[in-house]
Amino acid sequence: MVKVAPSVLSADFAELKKDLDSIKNCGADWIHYDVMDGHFVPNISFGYSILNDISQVTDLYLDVHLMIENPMKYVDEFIKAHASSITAHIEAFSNEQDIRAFIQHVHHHGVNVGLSIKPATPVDTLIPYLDDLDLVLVMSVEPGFGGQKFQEQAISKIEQLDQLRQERSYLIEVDGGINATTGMLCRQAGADVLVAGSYVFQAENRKEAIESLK
Ligand SMILES: O=C(CO)[C@H](O)[C@H](O)COP(=O)(O)O
Ligand SMILES: [Fe+2]
Repeated sequence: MVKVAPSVLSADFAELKKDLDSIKNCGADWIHYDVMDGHFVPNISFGYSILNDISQVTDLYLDVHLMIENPMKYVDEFIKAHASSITAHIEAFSNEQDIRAFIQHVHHHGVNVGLSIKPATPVDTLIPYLDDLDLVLVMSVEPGFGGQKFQEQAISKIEQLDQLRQERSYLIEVDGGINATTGMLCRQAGADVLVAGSYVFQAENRKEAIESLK
């Protein structure tokens, strides 16, 4: 069954513990943690110290999505803050050697590792790394903000990644504009993890919203 990863970007930060308990009780599988630096994306969210605090009060899998320049500079802080997986954008690296170093470093610390692609980045850019990844994150909106409209070209990317993994074992995760309708399209295309921010946190009934994604 598909996993649902509510994005805490859409939570009420003044009531974070309450919101974390609520999504867990409503059936969330993972917590999706969006890190934005105001450079790689035109928005600032939160860093590793809040992740560490969250890790003290939840046992849910902590799925870190780094939307930052120079992921290597901060990756150790997210490892120390108990990330379960760390996903960086392939567009944030300038060469293949740095991407391989990032993957190896995260694995060396026993943490799962992913690469993400923006809407304009083709799946082919990921092919050299697919054997070494635990997770591939397909952005179905331009990274930076919650509450945007799902971009349909994500579906063919998910299908392509599903075909490419015949003998591999990475999970396919999709992020941005997910609701019951777009979530179903992604599931049918082969997605394993659906990130949903506004759809879950703004729902009148979060349990029903999460169930509708599964
Ligand atoms: O990475 C992200 C934005 O860059 C968020 O994870 C994503 O936008 C989730 O929000 P929503 O479900 O409201 O689109
Ligand atoms: Fe995200």
